[in-house]
Amino acid sequence: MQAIKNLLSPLSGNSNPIQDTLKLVVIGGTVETARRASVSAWNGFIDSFFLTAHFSQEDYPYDWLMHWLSKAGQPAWGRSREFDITTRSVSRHGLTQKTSGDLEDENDEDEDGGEFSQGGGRKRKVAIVPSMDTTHTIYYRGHWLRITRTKRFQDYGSCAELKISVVARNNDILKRLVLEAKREYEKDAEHRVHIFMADTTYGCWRWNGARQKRPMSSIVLEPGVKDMILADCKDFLASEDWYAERGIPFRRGYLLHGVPGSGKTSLIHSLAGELGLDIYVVSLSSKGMSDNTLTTLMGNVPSRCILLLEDLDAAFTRGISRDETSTGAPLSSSSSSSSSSSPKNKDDNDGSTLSLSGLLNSLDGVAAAEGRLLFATTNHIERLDPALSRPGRMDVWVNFKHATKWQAEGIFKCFFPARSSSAAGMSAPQSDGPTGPSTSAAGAKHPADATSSANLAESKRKRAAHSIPVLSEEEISDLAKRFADAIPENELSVAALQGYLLRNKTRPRECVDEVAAWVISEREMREKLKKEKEEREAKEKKEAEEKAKKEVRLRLIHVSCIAY
Ligand SMILES: Nc1ncnc2c1ncn2[C@@H]1O[C@H](COP(=O)(O)OP(=O)(O)OP(=O)(O)O)[C@@H](O)[C@H]1O
Repeated sequence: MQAIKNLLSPLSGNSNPIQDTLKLVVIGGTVETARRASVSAWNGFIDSFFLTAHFSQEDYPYDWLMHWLSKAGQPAWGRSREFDITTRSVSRHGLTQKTSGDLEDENDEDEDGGEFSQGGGRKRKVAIVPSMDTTHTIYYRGHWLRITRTKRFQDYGSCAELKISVVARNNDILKRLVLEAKREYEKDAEHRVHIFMADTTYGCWRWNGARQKRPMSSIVLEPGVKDMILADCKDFLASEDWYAERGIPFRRGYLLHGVPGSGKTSLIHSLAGELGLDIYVVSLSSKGMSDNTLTTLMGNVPSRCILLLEDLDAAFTRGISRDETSTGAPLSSSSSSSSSSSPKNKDDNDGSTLSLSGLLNSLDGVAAAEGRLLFATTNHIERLDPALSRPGRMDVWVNFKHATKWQAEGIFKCFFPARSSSAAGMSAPQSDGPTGPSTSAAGAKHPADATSSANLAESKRKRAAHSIPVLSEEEISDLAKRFADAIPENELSVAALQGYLLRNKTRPRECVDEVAAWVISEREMREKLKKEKEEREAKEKKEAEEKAKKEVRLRLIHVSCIAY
């Protein structure tokens, strides 16, 4: 009691200064502690009225809500004192929205010579999202929501988390919010194909990007091929009961084999868009791939999706898998060049422990997802072990060859649409390349994006559009025929034709006039490359032989030394 009395006694001028300082420290500390305790008690009291939901970045609802916040929550950001502005995707599905704040940059298309769109403008959409570790309050359907985005640290890196609190009697309002965000998200995701890649380190799938859907019409294959595959996929997806009644595993496999650059991958992406499925890509030759990892990955593939096994021959070759001493382990990707025709060496193994039986088990085993469409691509079907490609695993085989005259004509028409279909046609040509006309498709798809104030972008857009001559249907047909006549049957890849057309995308007439000369130059270049490759291989063989002879000589010397 005396101590408190001393403490509270006024600091007089004749008291000890050390004592006074100590008194001040103790009083200050007590007041601050009391303040903190009351604040935390008050927060606890307030929090007891709040319902709180947590959303981890690892799960879909986080994406839905971030997408919804970047879009629907926009008016609230107008009042917020702290937020993040980003041009990056706000979700794993790459859906960055144009916000109501009209934050869209169209005037920098020439700065880095990047993408070119029909309109000449490159759109950079901007989103406003909650900044980290700050609590934002937004109004939603008669309730105030408190939103906090934080970062959580885990064993394998950091992971963002969204916390949403609301004062309500039950969690109906949160359910409603999540459902609305999901609906919005799915509506905006409609035009995209999402790609997930296998992460062999953690045995999980990582979102790798969302691509604009590629129309089936932009894939030029021999008549009937596309329709056959599409009809088969649709029929399969609609036959779950049929499979169940007969006890057949509800899976279907497609083996797309043939020359490089013939449209195998493009067709799969296009099919995914048409069927509304995501693509899960596994490269069996990836470093660290093992039987267990693959089984885990297969077990985590959703029921309706496309599972893509790329370059199947790079992982298993007949020569290796049939070898008694082989584990069937995949070979290093460096040795999997499609141009290489020599059988692969087990020494090239990159440390993966995947076996052929492991792969077969993961494709057929109980953990393997039902309802998935398995697509496998290879440039060397002859190298596959028959066990991999047998019916039940690969039910439909499609051979992709070099371009026929029919395909040459078709791809020309895709690039140069005729006058009557010019509006829609500008979006027809598609390319996976960054400078391809696919960006022009995007430009043509959103004419309404151009505002009246964006005169600069508009004039550039018109100039770019005008530089592509729009010809009559008859002239295009005639040019396409002449183009096809100059293309040798089954010699050049469709990708090569696409490359030539891309270089001439504004010169349809000159493109046809010069195509014969281009074919000759292509042949010469291929001859040169072939010769260089042969010389390189011969040199490598000679060096290897000399090295082997040297080793034998050294060994002989060693043996004779021991004998002496
Ligand atoms: N049949 C085709 N129709 C339309 N475009 C094609 C066709 N074949 C190839 N292309 C174009 O060529 C490029 C390469 O095609 P893609 O990657 O689909 O070939 P691929 O057969 O999968 O090649 P690889 O075996 O080397 O992986 C793409 O930009 C695609 O637009």
